[in-house]
Amino acid sequence: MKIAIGNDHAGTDYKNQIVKYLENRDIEVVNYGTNEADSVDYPDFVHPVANDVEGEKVNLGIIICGSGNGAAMTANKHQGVRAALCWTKELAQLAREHNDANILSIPARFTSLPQAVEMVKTFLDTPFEGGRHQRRVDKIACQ
Ligand SMILES: O=C(CO)[C@H](O)[C@H](O)[C@H](O)COP(=O)(O)O
Repeated sequence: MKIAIGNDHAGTDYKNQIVKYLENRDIEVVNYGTNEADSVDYPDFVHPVANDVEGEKVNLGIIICGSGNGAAMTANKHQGVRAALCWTKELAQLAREHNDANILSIPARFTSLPQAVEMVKTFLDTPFEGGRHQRRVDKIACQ
């Protein structure tokens, strides 16, 4: 499995811990995020993640900013990207089961680090249910 990850300054600490978690699971990580605490603009670090997901260069993406909103909005501009803003494990589970989300957007300033890692674990380990949800996911694209 290969995961692309991107973050702004609000997400650097969480990113570092999440990368450790992924590497402990022998998952290959492409780190597009800033590694610093200096203020940056989240789209610059999110578009590369969404490009990789869109181009199927990675299996899934993880993006982290302060609220998770700006990152999710940026990623969802890309064709075929379904980025889900999640702040609980249950939301991460539903994002995979019902929405076949391919990017997890984490609001670093509004969820704890253990909860963020738990969401990543859930996101990676939960399959899409298909069935009625496939029909709905197919209808997300603009007609
Ligand atoms: O939450 C965000 C936008 O949706 C971004 O994550 C930024 O982290 C946030 O806007 C940064 O705010 P700051 O006051 O410049 O640190």
